[in-house]
Amino acid sequence: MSILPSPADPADSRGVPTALPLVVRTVQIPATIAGSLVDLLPARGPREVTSWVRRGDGLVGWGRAAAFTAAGTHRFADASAWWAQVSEAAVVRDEVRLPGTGVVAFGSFSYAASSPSGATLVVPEVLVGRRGSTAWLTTVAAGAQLPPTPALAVQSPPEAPEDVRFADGSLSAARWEGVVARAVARIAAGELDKVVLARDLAADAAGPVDPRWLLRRLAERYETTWVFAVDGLVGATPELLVRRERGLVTSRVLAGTIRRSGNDEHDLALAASLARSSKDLEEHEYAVRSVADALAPHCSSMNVPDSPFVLHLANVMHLATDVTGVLRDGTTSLGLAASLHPSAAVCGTPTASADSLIDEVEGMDRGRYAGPVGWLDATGDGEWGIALRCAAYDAGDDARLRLFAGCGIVAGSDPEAEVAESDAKLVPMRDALSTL
Ligand SMILES: C=C(O[C@@H]1C=C(C(=O)O)C=C[C@H]1O)C(=O)O
Repeated sequence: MSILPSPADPADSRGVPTALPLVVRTVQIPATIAGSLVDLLPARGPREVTSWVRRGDGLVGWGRAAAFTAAGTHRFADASAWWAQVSEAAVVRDEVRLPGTGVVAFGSFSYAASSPSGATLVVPEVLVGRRGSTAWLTTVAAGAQLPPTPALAVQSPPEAPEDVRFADGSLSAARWEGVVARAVARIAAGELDKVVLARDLAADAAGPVDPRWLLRRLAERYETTWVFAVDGLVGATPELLVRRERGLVTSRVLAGTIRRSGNDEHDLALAASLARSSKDLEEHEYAVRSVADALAPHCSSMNVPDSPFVLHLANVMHLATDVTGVLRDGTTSLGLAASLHPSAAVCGTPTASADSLIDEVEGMDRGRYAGPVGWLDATGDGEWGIALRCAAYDAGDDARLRLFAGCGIVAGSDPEAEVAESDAKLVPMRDALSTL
């Protein structure tokens, strides 16, 4: 566990900010400030840019007024404890008072407790938010006078990545297909019901990749997803692990996928076949149950629809269920995300057997892929997605990224079809990295 304070933020060795609390001011600004919030991001390195944007609403930020890193089994608890202290100590003037105003931290957590990627919470120096017709600007400084309010402007388009080459990641597609076949055999033998297996792809560009290029393209093409960037992890996830807003809890569960054909009429027929597919409905049911079971202890009442709807994205369609509940305790959105992780949408059923099979056969460290990514404010309200359809910048080289995709495997899964499905799930990031 360590803290990465801004230069003006001395911290003691346990990672607890000492003398200087964060000074925070939120003011209202015209909601027409930009077409898309990501257009406001200035040129910064991938770890200095933060985003959580959907259909034009959301939050973007830049700079690091304070940050915290943790690793291991206690990464969620350690990050929650740090945030409780930092947000309580902060001196805040908030003229807007909506979820996401005042002091806000963005976070990203590794899928596995054993991953060296660990977890980071970042409080940006500047944050711009929009919710319908209301927009706001938040500035943050560590213990000093607030800097002058920055001038906001739509930035000129970022440079496209140069000469991007893709290569196999930890396993080739052919070897990964073999891994899926082994998992299907283990399911057939009755060891477990479902496991989610993932693969990675390496992308190398001729120079540093501007994260704003990726964000702009993802926001343009995947408007029903949450387009995120936190600490060098960039993507467009369709899956909301949890939203906590004024006592109401929501989760969008996805599992069960079909590729789109590009022909609208044919896609409608495919959507109908997805909604009837017993293999996909079974896979989906495991995921919904894992979310409902994890939320139940925190909710006084819940609504879990009996059957899923079909969510249409530009590349694939998913079976989707929106689970809602009324929060009955004070658990923060981050606390809820911690109790939901890993859901059967990214791990499997039963969790322990699926987790150990992933460890045994997947052949890679997932890093922060498939872990919670999102934000929370001082009240504990916030939104956490599952980091899917994403790429992670290499720790020391902004021209290298790792792309990830995974698939739920059940008894009826066909390994070759799962490779094709994983390829379809790699499309958003592959396209975002291209210049076409
Ligand atoms: C694991 C991923 O996606 C998950 C798996 C799905 C499936 O197998 O049908 C669908 C949506 C996600 O819950 C991924 O995109 O990497």
